[in-house]
Amino acid sequence: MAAVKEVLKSVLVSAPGKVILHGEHAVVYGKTAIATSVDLRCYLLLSPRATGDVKLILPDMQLTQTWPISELKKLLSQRIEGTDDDNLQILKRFCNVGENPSMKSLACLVLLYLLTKILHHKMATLTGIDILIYSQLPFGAGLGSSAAYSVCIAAGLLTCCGAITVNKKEANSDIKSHNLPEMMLEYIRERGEGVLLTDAVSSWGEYAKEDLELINKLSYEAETLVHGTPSGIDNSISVFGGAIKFKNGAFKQIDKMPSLTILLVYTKVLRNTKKMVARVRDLHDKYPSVISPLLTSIEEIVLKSETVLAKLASLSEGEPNNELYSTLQDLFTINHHLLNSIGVGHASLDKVHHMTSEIGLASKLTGAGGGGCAIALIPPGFSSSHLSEVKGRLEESGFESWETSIGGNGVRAHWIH
Ligand SMILES: Nc1ncnc2c1ncn2[C@@H]1O[C@H](COP(=O)(O)OP(=O)(O)OP(=O)(O)O)[C@@H](O)[C@H]1O
Ligand SMILES: C[C@@](O)(CCO)CC(=O)[O-]
Ligand SMILES: [Mg+2]
Repeated sequence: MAAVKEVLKSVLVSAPGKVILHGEHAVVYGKTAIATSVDLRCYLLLSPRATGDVKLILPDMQLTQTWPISELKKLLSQRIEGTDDDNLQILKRFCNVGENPSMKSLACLVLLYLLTKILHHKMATLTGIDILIYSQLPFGAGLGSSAAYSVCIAAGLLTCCGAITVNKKEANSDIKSHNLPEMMLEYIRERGEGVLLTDAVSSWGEYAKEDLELINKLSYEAETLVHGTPSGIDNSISVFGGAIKFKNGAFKQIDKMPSLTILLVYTKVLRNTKKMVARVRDLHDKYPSVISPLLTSIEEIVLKSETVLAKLASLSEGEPNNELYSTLQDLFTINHHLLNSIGVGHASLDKVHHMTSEIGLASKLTGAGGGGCAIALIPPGFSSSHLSEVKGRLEESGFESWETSIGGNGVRAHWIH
C-alpha cells in the first residue's frame, strides 16, 4: 500500500449544485444570466488501492463499474495516435455512448474522459483506485447535477495526483464537523477508512484561484460530453460558489447579494438538458426573428433583477422591502411565461406556477426546463401557514419541495491523506 500512496493520495471533495435565477437558455445565445450555488452537494471519495483496476461506485445510479488498468492503458495507447475527435470517438465507443446514451454510460464517459486526461502520465505506476460519488442533487432536474459531478471528478483527480494543492483551513480531528452526509460516513466506515474519521491531520481546504480555473476548464470539457454546447454557467457556479453573473463564457462574482430563501420544487419529471437546449435551437433557427426578441427580453429580466437584488442587499435592517420583492415576483412570472414561449415549459411546471401563485408567490423553472425543478422566492416574513399549506398541496400532486438558502461554498476538499 505504501507504494500506492507514493503515487496518489486519498481525497474527499465536494461541489455544490446551482439554481439559475434568471437567464437559462438565453445564456446559450450569449445573453447574461444570474446563478447561485445551493446547499445541496455532490461528494467524491477517491481511495488508491492495489487491486489492478479502477472502480467507479455510483450508489445514486445503482452502478458499480470496474475497468482493469491494463484495458485503460490499451485505450490510452490507441488514443494517443489519433486526433482529439478520433480520441473522443474511441472513448465513446468504449463507454457505449451512442446517439441516445443512458445516464449510466454518460457518467462513465465523464469519469474516463477526465481520468485518462488527468492521470495519463500516472498510468504506468497506477495500481488501482476506487471512486465513490454520492450526490444530494437529483439528476436531470435542473440543479446542475452533471456539473457538480464533473467538478468533483476533476478536483478529486487533480488533487490526488498533486497537480493542484489544497490550502488547508483548519486542522480538525472529527470529519463529522464538516456535515458529511450519513451515506458518505457509512461508506467510509464500511471501507475501513477509519483513519479518515479519526486522523488528526484531517483538514478541509480551498483551492487557489488558478487551480479553480483549471478545475473549471476541465469540468467544462466534461460538461460538453453531457450537454453538447453548454454555456459553462453550471460548472462555473459549482467551482466558484456564491452568486455569479455570466455572459459569453466569462463571469463576475456578485458581491452585493441579499440572502434569499427559495422554495425548490422538484416535479420528478425527468428530462435531459441536451435535448431541451436542442429544442430551443430548432425553434430559434426556424423562427429567428420571433425567438431572438424573447431571448433579449429574458436578458432584460436578468438586468432588472440584478438592480433590484443590489438594492435589496443595500437596505438597512427594518427598511421596507415589499416593493422590491413585488418586482422580483413580477420578474419570476414574466420569465416563467417567456420560457414557456421558447418551448421549455411543462404541464408540471405550470401546475407549480399556478399553485404557488394562489398563495401569492411566483415561480419559474430553473435550469433546462421540460420538467425538473421550479423555484419560488419566499419574501421575509411570509406566512408560514400559507407555506405549509402549499407544500402539502405540492406533495399531494406528487412533487417534492424544500426551502433552501442560496450562495455558499464552491468546490472544497474535505480531507486529503
Ligand atoms: N450522482 C450522480 N451519479 C452519477 N452521474 C451523475 C450524478 N449526477 C449527475 N450525473 C450525470 O449527470 C447527467 C444528468 O445531467 P443533466 O445535465 O441532463 O441534468 P442536470 O445537470 O441535473 O440539470 P441541468 O443541467 O439542467 O442543471 C447524468 O446523465 C449523469 O451522467
Ligand atoms: C439550459 C441552460 O441554459 C442551463 C442548464 O442548467 C444550458 C446552459 O447554459 O448550458
Ligand atoms: Mg447538467
